[in-house]
Amino acid sequence: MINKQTFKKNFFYFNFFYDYLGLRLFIDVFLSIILGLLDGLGIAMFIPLIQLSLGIESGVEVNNYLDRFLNFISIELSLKNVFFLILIIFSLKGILRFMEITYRVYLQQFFMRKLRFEHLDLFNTYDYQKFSVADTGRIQNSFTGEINRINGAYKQYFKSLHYFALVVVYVLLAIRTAWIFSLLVLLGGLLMNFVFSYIYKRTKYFSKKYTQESHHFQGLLMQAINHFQYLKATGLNRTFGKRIKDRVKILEKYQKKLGISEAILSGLREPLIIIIVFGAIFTFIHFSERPVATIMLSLILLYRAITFFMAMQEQWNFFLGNSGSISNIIHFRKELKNNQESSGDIVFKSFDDKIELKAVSFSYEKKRPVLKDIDLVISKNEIVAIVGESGAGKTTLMNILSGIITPDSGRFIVDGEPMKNLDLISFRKKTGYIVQDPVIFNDSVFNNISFWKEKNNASLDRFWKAAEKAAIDSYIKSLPYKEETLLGYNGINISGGQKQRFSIARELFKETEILFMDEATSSLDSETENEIQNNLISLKGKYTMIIIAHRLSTVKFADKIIVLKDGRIESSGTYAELMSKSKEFQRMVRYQSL
Ligand SMILES: Nc1ncnc2c1ncn2[C@@H]1O[C@H](COP(=O)(O)OP(=O)(O)OP(=O)(O)O)[C@@H](O)[C@H]1O
Repeated sequence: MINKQTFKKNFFYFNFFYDYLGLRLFIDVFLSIILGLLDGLGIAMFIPLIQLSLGIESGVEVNNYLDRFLNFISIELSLKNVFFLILIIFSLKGILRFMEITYRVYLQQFFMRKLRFEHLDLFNTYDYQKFSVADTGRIQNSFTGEINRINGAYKQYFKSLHYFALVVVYVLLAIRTAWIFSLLVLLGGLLMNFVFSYIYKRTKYFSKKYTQESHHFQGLLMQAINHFQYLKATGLNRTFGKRIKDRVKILEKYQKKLGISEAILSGLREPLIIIIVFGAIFTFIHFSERPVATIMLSLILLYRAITFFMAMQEQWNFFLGNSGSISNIIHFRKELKNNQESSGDIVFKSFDDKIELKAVSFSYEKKRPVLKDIDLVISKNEIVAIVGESGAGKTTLMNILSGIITPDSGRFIVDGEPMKNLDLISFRKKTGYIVQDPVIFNDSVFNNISFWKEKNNASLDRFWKAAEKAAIDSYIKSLPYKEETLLGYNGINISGGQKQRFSIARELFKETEILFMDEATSSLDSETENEIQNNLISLKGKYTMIIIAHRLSTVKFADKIIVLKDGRIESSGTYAELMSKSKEFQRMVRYQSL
């Protein structure tokens, strides 16, 4: 039943597609209408064709129209001419159908590309702070499974629209030939919609549920992959696996319900249609004095209309089965748009002087400040180590310095320019970030370091220089396929120390000027630790390095050490200075818990 809300809802979907396709959408609908008209005309021509071939005088109106039309183009009404006219109409229809399908393929690609690119771009500028509390399962699912479902929804929506256009054309042609009979059938069709609207509602409801469950499922799956090593080693993978399986069962439940709705629709459709058509024929015979023969053409046209109506309903129900994805993606897009990071427009060409924090404070939650009144100066090519107990605010401070979170108050200035005025993309080109568990991509050594740069003499040269600076060159040379050797998923085949060196090499390849590094807390063997220390020492004076330090060996060679305690700078200075003035630092050194 088409009420106001249904209309608004349907218009809502139309709007969604219109946002991406604009007027192109109408071209598609227009082509469908023309196709319907041509098909209807072609079919209508069969009656005069049969009548002419049997030599029967026509009592059907269309024949008169045809007669007039042929007269108009000065062609005689003959079997041969009608036959050729039918041939021309259907050939034209064939050409148009080809154009329509090709155009639709183009539209679909255009739509999907626009949808994917738009969301990827929005995701790239998504605020880190908002991301850190977002549901990653939902993000992942929206980009993969849900986008595919939208692809399905798109096809089904347009097929429904196409069939709808055909239904309208056939119904109008049928009404033109026998209006009472056609209206009777239409009335029956409307009644049929009452039954179907209930099933549509169910389908939409289960579609939404299915989307929600897919988010949960993807979230769990991602965690099972990311924490594979831990889950396996602790045997918790079985319990975790059971949780995933439970989600699969719930997903299956909704899939089954969607399938049943489809089955009910398919099963009911034909018997209902037969009842309607027969009902209309009997009513017509009962109340009209005209012979049944006069409704024959109308019956053929209505039969076509009903066939397309059935196809439309089928596609519409499929569409509704996927419609949850459209609501989800609209919601997802809104969330991404509302949480974009803000960037200035002054291009950061190079780091020349110093980074300053003046009275900077920050809190994740209201009334629980994590950083309080931070004053800090980091000069070019200095090595600054941040130390402090767990939860003191070291990572938060580093995230502020690297520009991925913004202070609530105070000033953050780079080379005399407030950070908020700087263009973040150009700033990040000059900064490198080595996280505690360094990131390794499931690809070759070369691609891991060069980040998929085209391989040529210049990039290879740069690659080996970066590898040398990060002291990973001799290891690469010892690998079976050298720089083309594949590193496993998240570097599963290499040690923690090697991962870190690959990560450093990647940042150095980028021609970074400021290096942020969250030192690995996990114990490295003393040989690797020594090697990493030597690497860092060899970079001293060439790069500005800000390191969250967990090791004495690192802080010893730092130019400045910042001691954080409860979100404040307790003291700062060189190792020797702090040993004489900072109680907190002395305590940390005593317990070696940097
Ligand atoms: N996304 C977040 N939302 C809310 N609170 C957070 C968030 N991230 C960190 N915190 C809180 O902020 C405080 C400082 O955390 P931070 O990670 O900066 O400390 P840290 O010194 O780096 O600790 P660790 O050495 O354990 O990594 C902690 O109390 C932590 O619980």
